[in-house]
Amino acid sequence: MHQDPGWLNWYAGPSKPRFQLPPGSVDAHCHVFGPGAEFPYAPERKYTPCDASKAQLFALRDHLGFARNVIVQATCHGADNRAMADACIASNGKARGVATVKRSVTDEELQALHAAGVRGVRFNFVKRLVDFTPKDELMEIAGRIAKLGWHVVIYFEAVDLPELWDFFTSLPTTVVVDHMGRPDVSKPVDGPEFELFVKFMREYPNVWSKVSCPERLSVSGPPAVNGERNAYRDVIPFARRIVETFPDRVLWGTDWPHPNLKNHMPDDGLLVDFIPHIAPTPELQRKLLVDNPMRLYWPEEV
Ligand SMILES: O=C(O)/C=C(\CC(=O)C(=O)O)C(=O)O
Repeated sequence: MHQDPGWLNWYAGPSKPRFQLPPGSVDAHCHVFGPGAEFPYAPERKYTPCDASKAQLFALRDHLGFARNVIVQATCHGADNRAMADACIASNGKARGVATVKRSVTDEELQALHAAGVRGVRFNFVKRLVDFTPKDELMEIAGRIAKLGWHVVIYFEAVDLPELWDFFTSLPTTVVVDHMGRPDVSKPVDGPEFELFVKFMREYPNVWSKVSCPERLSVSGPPAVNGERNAYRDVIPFARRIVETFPDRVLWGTDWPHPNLKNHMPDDGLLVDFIPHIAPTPELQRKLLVDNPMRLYWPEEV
């Protein structure tokens, strides 16, 4: 199984971050890919990545100074959660997971995922990544996982928020938005598009946001490579606004191994050095990296 032509592999030999992560920090958005020989990619996938194993993820965690991971099911594995669940189990409690399930999932399967460490499901609305799933199916799944105390992670692009608003605001669980709902950062941070996202969080206290993926959102960079510790300046006002306005409902993750990046691959050490630009005080950093993810994924330890 070969990765797609032009696929960018993750950055080899990332630097040590200069920013010292607070003790107990959680990388709350990352993935494992296969390895394909052990955990085959889904037939319905829209991309074939390079393999990115749990051992490689855990080595990155230790290198960067994170204590824990939240491993999010990537669309290349469809609703086959085995690679993600296997990684969670192998982490000895240092990783939780977010799964993708279909309406046909059984209660026994949900229980097994819970035992592995899964605490949420992901609904993906990014059209290049998934085929459409009817909203009544998703709502049925949300109702079932709510009983397990899980939450729903949603991934969508900013232009689609108006159309998805009614569905999102009727979800019965905590709702975690991936990458701030992918704002177009060439538009103003106080323009109507991002204001709608801020309103979404302001009016619905069950909505959280990952302030992750500047490398995906940035238009003008500069990229986090070659020692650049002041990267992705155009994303900073957006992420910082969300962190400062909703300090108790934000999460951060590397997004390693960075699927589907087209023009560069960030040095993950430099990506960690982006954090103090969006969470400038020790208190904001502790909430973003420790308190919030612990409350959501390891509540029994809080
Ligand atoms: O890793 C991410 O969060 C973003 C992705 C990939 C993805 O979501 C997936 O494959 O499930 C993207 O924008 O291509």
